[in-house]
Amino acid sequence: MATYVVVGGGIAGVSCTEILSLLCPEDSIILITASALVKAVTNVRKVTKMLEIFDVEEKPMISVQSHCPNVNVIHATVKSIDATKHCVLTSDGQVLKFEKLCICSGGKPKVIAEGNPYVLGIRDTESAKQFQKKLKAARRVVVVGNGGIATELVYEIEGCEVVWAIKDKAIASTFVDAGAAEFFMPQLSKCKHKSDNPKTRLKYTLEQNEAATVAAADVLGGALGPDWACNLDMTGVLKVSHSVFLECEVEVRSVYSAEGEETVLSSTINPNAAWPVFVELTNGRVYGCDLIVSATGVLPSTDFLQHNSFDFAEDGGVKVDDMMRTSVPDVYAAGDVCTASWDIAPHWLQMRLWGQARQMGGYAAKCMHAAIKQEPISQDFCFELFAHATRFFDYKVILLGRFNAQGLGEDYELLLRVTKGEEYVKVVLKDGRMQGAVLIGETDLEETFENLILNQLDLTPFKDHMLEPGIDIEDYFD
Ligand SMILES: Cc1cc2nc3c(=O)[nH]c(=O)nc-3n(C[C@H](O)[C@H](O)[C@H](O)COP(=O)(O)OP(=O)(O)OC[C@H]3O[C@@H](n4cnc5c(N)ncnc54)[C@H](O)[C@@H]3O)c2cc1C
Ligand SMILES: NC(=O)C1=CN([C@@H]2O[C@H](COP(=O)(O)OP(=O)(O)OC[C@H]3O[C@@H](n4cnc5c(N)ncnc54)[C@H](OP(=O)(O)O)[C@@H]3O)[C@@H](O)[C@H]2O)C=CC1
Repeated sequence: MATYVVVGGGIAGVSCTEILSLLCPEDSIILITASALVKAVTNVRKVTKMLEIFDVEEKPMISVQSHCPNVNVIHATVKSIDATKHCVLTSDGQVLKFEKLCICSGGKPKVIAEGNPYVLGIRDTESAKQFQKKLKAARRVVVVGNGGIATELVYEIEGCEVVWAIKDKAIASTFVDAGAAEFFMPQLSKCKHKSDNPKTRLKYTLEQNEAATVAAADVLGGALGPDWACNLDMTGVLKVSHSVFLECEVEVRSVYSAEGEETVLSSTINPNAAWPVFVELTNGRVYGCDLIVSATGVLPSTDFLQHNSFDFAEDGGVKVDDMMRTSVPDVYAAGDVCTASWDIAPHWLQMRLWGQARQMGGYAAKCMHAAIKQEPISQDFCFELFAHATRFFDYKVILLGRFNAQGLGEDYELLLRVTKGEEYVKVVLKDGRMQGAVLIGETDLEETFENLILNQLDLTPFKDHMLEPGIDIEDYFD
């Protein structure tokens, strides 16, 4: 019997395994993963107390074993678990017993018109490669969704017309407000030059290591992460640089293959071009295209958890408490598969992101270890404040706390500072105290704002001048 079994070789599972190995070098740990490559975080740089940026690499399974000698990595798919008997059943017939189990099986894309061969979701290296291959021959792509993947794709795709269909009035709504969306808009029509964005190569690509990258047929590999889009050449067949047509406040009504009346764009494409597939939007417009990308969110991967008594949240995730425990004794969960179901701190919220998967995986390890040792443990400080750093439209983007006034109702105040093309700073205040912030561009404000959210200083006397150009905010609050 292993003391600990971890399911999933994404960032949550690998972080959990590595921390367990550090905490209990004498115990046996098994990591079971459906993909032969596991995710590793390298080159970690601390931006603030709560915010780190890092590179993500795919490494062979053996790399975990080489620096964690008490870990045995098994390349298999978990078919089911029997929580009462404390065992996991794999696709190749192994039955593995555990004292504590951590489920880190991630998620899969929630795809519209699933099963249609022209509709693609992007999750792992394999699906990104499939997309890249199809794009190479494409003249027009319809991108559906308004979150992280869509926002990155529409900026990166070149040599192909893009119709971007969003439910909202403004772009990138999962991450930013309408004001920030307005700030980004000029980038949508910007003609990019190749030298703006030199493509660097991923550590592992399908060409290099095809067999290893592909997970078992019915299970996806680890999710792609920061810089996935700028590491991938996304070029279609046309001689256009960047051509995005935005359709706001629409959803997809139907996807069909028979030839239909199509909406003509002011396009470089022959209007009589034959399209393999058509998308009808709820505003009545019909677009012919070569490919549809459904960038419409994540569904937690929980199929193998059925026939146990797990509590699931509305979004399909396994519910976990403040110690990352599921409702089933001795079974924990972390990363995209789980839904935080504790009484969350006022300035934290769950989003299915790398940083959170890594933090949850590491913290679940500490919780399992503390439970076995019967030691008390208090919740990790990282769950006090939401902090995310990313890049959209080639701008640095930092989101802190309740950055979009989530959960504050109407009872908040906004401070704004915008310099077109350069920076966008938004502060959310409630009762004079900072609740969240959006920082776009090289603002250098993240550390000060993080402190102001954490210490809840009353900013009423300063708020009228705080964002004035020329005021050194750091000095102000020293
Ligand atoms: C295209 C894309 C771009 C992204 N970009 C960013 C970004 O820029 N910044 C950011 O913060 N986040 C980004 N994310 C989100 C981030 O990648 C995820 O939140 C994070 O990787 C989730 O990690 P995880 O370990 O929970 O799950 P996953 O990475 O999905 O890993 C799950 C693992 O479990 C394995 N598995 C699943 N089922 C089984 C089973 N039954 N048996 C055995 N193994 C199983 C899988 O093979 C995989 O190895 C992006 C996501 C995508 C899809
Ligand atoms: N830079 C970053 O930080 C990145 C992060 N990611 C992460 O990867 C994961 C996957 O990304 P992604 O797929 O973009 O998911 P997101 O959750 O970011 O966004 C999904 C988007 O699709 C919309 N949507 C959902 N259902 C439909 C539908 N039927 N029709 C039209 N629109 C729909 C959602 O709207 P609504 O919310 O109204 O339902 C939302 O705008 C997410 O966890 C994301 O956070 C991905 C890429 C980059």
